[in-house]
Amino acid sequence: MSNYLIRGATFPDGTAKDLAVENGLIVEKTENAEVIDAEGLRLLPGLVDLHTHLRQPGREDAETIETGSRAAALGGYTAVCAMANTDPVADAAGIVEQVWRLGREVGLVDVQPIGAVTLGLNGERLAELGAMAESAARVRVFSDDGHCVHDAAVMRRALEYVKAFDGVIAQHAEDPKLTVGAQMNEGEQSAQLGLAGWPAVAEEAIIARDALLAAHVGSRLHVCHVSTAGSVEVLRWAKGRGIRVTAEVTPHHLLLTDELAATYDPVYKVNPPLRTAEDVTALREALADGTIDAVATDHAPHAREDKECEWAAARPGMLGLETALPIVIRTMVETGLLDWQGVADRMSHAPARIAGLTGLTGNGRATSGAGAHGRPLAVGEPANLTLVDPSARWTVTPDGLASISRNTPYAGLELPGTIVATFLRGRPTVLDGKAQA
Ligand SMILES: NC(=O)N[C@@H](CC(=O)O)C(=O)O
Repeated sequence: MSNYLIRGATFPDGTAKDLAVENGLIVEKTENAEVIDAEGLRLLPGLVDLHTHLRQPGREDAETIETGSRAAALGGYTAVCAMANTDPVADAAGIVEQVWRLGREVGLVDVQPIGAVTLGLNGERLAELGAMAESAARVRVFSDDGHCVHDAAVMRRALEYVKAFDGVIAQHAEDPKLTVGAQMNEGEQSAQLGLAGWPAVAEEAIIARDALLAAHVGSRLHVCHVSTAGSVEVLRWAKGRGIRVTAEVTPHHLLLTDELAATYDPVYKVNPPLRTAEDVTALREALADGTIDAVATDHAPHAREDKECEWAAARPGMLGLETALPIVIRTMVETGLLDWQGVADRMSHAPARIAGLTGLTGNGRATSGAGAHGRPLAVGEPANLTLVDPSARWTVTPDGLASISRNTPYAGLELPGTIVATFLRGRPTVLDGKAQA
């Protein structure tokens, strides 16, 4: 394994200095190293995505663990949490172990499987949570994402169960009775377009209920893809009461609004739907003040036939891995809402902590097995790194992305920030902006 000397990079705190890498670790100094001139570049701890759909097993025509891992590395990620809504559903030890092993074989990012909360995502019977936690994949995050765990008694039992291994339930907050037939955000736009609406209250009511359930059983709740100003208020209230709730926001909910539905282009169809400009403002403020803990991509690749069709027939979801950091730079850094320390926190430290990937248990002891992510950029730590050119600008082209699918909502958009290099345990997975495998 080569040694590297990253020369003159600007660390999250704004200081510019060298960083040496040897045998996968950050070291004091190194000899015979390959030198990377990083003057003017930003160094971040390797990014961690809490919410990635890799589509394998089942929809390898839309994405595979290999193509999704490549997209992740090119986006600056060193770890991604793979959602359970595959086919078959990741609701048993054998399946999460398979996903985990395939991720290791590809070796571009650490693929940390998320286990389903209920068998087959049916919302009724709990999946094998304990067996998945004890498996080689060491699952800590459980989610029926794509579906809400809508039965309060099932949710309560799941929250109670995962306490035994410091797990967390990541809820897709959507009261299904309030979103039957929904096509977009419920509001002025949906009324004008004549499309059935997905009201904000369908999200907010579930977050409030689950926060109360988490408090009642003393467990940990994570809220997926928060999308409304009302949800932010509920989260503020819950956190103010000391409830152990964390939340994520997607890059697309930080930038895009429901006015895009007027194009009837299904590339803008997503769940939860794009909301209003007021919601976007509230989400940005909540990410800045820490009410929302993390940015998560909800990278949701879809095959052409599932997107290039009528709006009503199209599947919800959009690509996100390769554009996430540029969107955060545009919406949060260039607007002065978040500094680079904040970016490191919301895109690496916090998601790693929520997903149990920091290599430390809740009581601070090191765990075995899991790779350590979201750690400080300090001597002795694993060299999981992302090197960014914040001043470079690039234009998104669907064919220029590494994903198999083409459903990016940003085609033709110029974005700030290119990923120059990504290192996974001291090995470059991206160098000079190119994937290394
Ligand atoms: N976020 C999305 O719009 N889509 C997700 C699942 C879902 O939440 O519907 C997908 O798996 O495609």
